[in-house]
Amino acid sequence: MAGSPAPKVGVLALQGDFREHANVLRGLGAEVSLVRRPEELSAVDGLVIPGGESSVMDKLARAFGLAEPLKEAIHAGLPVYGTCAGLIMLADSIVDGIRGQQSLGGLDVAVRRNAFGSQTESFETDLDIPAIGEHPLHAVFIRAPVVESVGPLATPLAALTDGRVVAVEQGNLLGTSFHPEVTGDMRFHEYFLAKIHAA
Ligand SMILES: NC(=O)CC[C@H](N)C(=O)O
Repeated sequence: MAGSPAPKVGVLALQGDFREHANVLRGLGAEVSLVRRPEELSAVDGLVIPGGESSVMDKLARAFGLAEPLKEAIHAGLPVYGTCAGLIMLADSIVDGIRGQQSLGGLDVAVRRNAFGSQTESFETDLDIPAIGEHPLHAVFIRAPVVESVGPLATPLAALTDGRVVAVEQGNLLGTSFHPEVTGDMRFHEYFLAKIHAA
C-alpha cells in the first residue's frame, strides 16, 4: 500500500515449512522475521504458523516458553494465519490429536488431524473461495486436517465438494487445511497482509 510501511510479519519457525512462507511474504513486500522466542514474537505485527507436524510444534512451543506468549498474543488480537498444522494449532479443539496434545486455540472450531487417512496422504483440488476472488484456488493438501465443526464465532471460507470445511476465519485469525505457500497463488497471503494492515 502506498505510503504505509512494510508490515513486520513473523513466521513461527519451530518446525515445518516456515521457509516457504517467509519467501512468499517477502515476495509480497513484507518485512519477515523467524519467530522462535517470546522477544521475537513481540516484535511482529502478524504471525504465520506453518504446516509441519502439530504435535511436535506443540511440544516445542511449550518447551521454548512460547506457548503462553502465543496464546496471549492471539487473545490480544494479533493477526495469525495457520496453514495445515498451523490450523490445528489455532483450533479451540483437536480431534485425533496424540495423547496430551494441546493447541493454542483462538478459532472457534474443532479440527480433525489427518482427516483423509493414510490412503490419501496428499491430493490437490480447485476450490471456490469468494473471499479471495473470483478464480478458483488450486489447493494442495498434505496429510491435511479438516474443520469438523464450526462454532458461532468462526466463519467458513471454503469447503470441499462434500461440504467439509477447509478454510475459516474469525476476526484477526485465518486458517487453511491446505498449503498456499507451495502453489505460487499468493491470494491467501495477500488476504492475510490486508488483515494486518486493517488491524
Ligand atoms: N502438512 C501438514 O501440516 C500436516 C499436518 C500434520 N498431519 C499434523 O497433524 O500436524
